[in-house]
Amino acid sequence: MRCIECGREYDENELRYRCDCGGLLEVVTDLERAEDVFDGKNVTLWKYESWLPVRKRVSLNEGGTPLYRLSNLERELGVELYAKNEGANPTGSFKDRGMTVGVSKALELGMDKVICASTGNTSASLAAYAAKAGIKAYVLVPSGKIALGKLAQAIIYGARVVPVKGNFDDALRVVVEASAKLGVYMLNSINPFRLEGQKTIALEIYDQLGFVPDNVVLPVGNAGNISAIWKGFKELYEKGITDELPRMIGIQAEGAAPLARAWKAKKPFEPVENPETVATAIRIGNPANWPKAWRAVEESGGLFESVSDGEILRAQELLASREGLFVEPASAAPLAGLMKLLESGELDRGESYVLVTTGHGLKDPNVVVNRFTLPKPIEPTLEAFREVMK
Ligand SMILES: Cc1ncc(COP(=O)(O)O)c(C=O)c1O
Ligand SMILES: N[C@@H](CCOP(=O)(O)O)C(=O)O
Repeated sequence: MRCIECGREYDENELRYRCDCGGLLEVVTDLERAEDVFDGKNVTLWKYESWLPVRKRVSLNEGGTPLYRLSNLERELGVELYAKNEGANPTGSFKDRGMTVGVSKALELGMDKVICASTGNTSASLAAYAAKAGIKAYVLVPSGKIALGKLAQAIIYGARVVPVKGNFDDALRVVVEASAKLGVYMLNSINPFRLEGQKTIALEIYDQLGFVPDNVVLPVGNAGNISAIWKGFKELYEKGITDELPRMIGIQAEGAAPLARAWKAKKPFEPVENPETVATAIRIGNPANWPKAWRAVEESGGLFESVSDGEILRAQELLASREGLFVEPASAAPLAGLMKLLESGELDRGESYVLVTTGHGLKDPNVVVNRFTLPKPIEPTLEAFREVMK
């Protein structure tokens, strides 16, 4: 592991999440060992085992998610458009990529208890992989602010669900302290091994497309995923497999947009005190990985943008009604952001875009059913239905 701030290196089996200087750590990949397996066939996360830093394998068959061409929206927007549908993972979000590697690492380190703070998906995923590994999971969630489907997942997979009076950022503070003092292995995205699993999104996009897209657009919450995907593309480049890199475009919700705010105002990063958005997955005011995310965007020549809750919900409806793709609100933020940036001219219509749709729509059914009212029931007759069809 290497510190992204001071460059100090640590052994991969040392139990630590940050450098002594306080900087975030990243795993240094042995690119000598990494194999060129990019033939577009049999895509699954563990196809890229030689790019990953673990030997054990706790797996639920994650990865290999579909890369859809969004042909209907493409016509409307005038761009080449794809969605990498991470909702197709075993627990319905990209977190499974991180957890298959992270929980495998926990076993390699001999840990029998794992912990995370979560807005929902991380807890669902950790709970499932801990169940598979036969170890105990503790998940701390902001009380009353987690989508129903995600809560149900964490409960049924057998995690100890601990509601916290406060938001995600408050819960994460407790988790960081607990991991330092109580002998539990932390599997939030500050853990660099978790991000190694998530970098496979980049490897799969390249494997499935056969080229590097001009832009990758994704939602940003705790800011781990954008950093991980960028690391994946950089490794492909450094290994000499690709000679292109994409621009990384990070989209936040207006009420929880510390990165987009600082980026646009060209000011230093400052946390948002009371984050609020309908996209509960990214209701995060103090993203732990912000320095990594900032670098990813800066190095790639990308940008951060924010979108309103209204824009997110409209984009969610568009993905479902035009493309048959039902995603949770956070996962619709990239389409909302892309539309906004094409409209303002900050992004070009002549380029290719991959939206990372990070979580399945069924995780948060209330957001949909609360927005739409069903018509009154009809009599069970053909006549009554004929009236409906008029
Ligand atoms: C569905 C979904 N999308 C996006 C994000 C944001 O990812 P990250 O925290 O890695 O920025 C999360 C969680 O944070 C999520 O659960
Ligand atoms: N949306 C996340 C927030 C936690 O992010 P992480 O990547 O640090 O685990 C969640 O699903 O809890």
